[in-house]
Amino acid sequence: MTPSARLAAAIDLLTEMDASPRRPADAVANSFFRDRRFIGGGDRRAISALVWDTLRHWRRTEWLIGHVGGEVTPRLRIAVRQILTGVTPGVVSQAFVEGRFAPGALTPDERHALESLSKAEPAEAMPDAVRLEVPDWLFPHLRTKFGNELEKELETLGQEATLDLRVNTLQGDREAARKMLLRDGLRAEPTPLSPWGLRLSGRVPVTASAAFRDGLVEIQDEGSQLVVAMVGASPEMRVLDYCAGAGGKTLAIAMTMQNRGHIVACDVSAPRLDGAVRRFRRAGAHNVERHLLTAGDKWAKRRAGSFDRVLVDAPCTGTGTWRRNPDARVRLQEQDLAELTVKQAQILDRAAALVRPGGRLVYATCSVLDAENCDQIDAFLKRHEDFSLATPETEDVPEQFRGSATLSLTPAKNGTDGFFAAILQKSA
Ligand SMILES: C[S@@+](CC[C@H](N)C(=O)[O-])C[C@H]1O[C@@H](n2cnc3c(N)ncnc32)[C@H](O)[C@@H]1O
Repeated sequence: MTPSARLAAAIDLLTEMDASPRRPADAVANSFFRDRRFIGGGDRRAISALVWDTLRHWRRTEWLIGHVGGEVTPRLRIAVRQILTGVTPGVVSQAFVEGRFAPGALTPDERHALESLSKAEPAEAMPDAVRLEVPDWLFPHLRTKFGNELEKELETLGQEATLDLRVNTLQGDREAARKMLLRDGLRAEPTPLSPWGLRLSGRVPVTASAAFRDGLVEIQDEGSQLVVAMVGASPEMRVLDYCAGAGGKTLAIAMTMQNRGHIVACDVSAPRLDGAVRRFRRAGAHNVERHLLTAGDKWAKRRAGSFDRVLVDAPCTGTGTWRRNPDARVRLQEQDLAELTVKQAQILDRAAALVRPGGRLVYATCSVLDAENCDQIDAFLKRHEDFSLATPETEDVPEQFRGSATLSLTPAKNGTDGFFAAILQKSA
């Protein structure tokens, strides 16, 4: 594709995203490229890079366009991003040409907006929430959470994430996985915190590698791996992954259990649980049973007090994953947080009933917000006097985290996604 054709496709994709504002950007992009199979891998990556760069600068671009009196459109968002990375208006307009696979020429208004932005520093100061790309309502929560680290944390949350893999020790060790990836031209280094992690440099097609196909590696952020370490599941246990989704953490739990004992992977979403089957098979995990939670289900009553470990990887705002999902910042509304905190408390209460006396409940989110993390745990402990905080029991948890019952990771501090986990022990 020519640069103009890539630009036109990026504008089309952004337009589709604009038309489905509640749908995650990667889901829109997947359907977009599925409908246009003629677009090859290199072009797809270039188009996605243009779009994701625009998503990462969403509020700033919008504010700047408004500042020079322009109309905010996908075309102008993309053009403005180019100006802000130092491309001159003349060069930008050369890519905006007429033609079947081209975006069409810039209008006089668009040209004017680009000229104004290329010349002047905005006189009026950009509000902090806009500059740091967070919704206005959320900004005070984040300021309270991060204090003096606010700028650093939000800037890091705005950058591209690393690509982390978890080595599936059911199939081989970390060195074997590293060598196998290298045979496919993928250079990976051990992650600093997780005992099973490998970190790849840059965006690389890891799913096409033999190590991935054979189930020796899984894509999983290092923070997510550490949550599994906090669960501390061992071979003889009965373990429940209460919000298992497509089984990312279930697979890692099966690995720490050396494929022995028994794991039940639950979720309220049948498509997500179905999606886990192929992954269990590829990883060679044989000790997992799936259970779809439905209203009025008697299953929970029958299994009350029977699990050694229960993981609640709760539905949450996902604020810790903004490096991967920059569009989520724009979609997140105050009402979502209010609804999620109610749901998290309900799920915790239901899951608590399934823990055996002396067993452990591990609560986790990929959020950085206190309302979903420590506040949720404080409230739980007030409702459940038979539970108390407990420290990790396994050496899979890195030494610096072993003395605490809670784990709180952020991209700036730890180089992982933002994650929270708390270990709650039921009295014997
Ligand atoms: C953060 S995701 C889980 C991700 C998964 N554990 C992983 O590592 O890939 C949260 C999951 O909670 C599920 N969920 C939502 N409401 C639930 C409920 N009331 N009970 C159990 N699971 C629920 C969602 O369907 C979603 O799959």
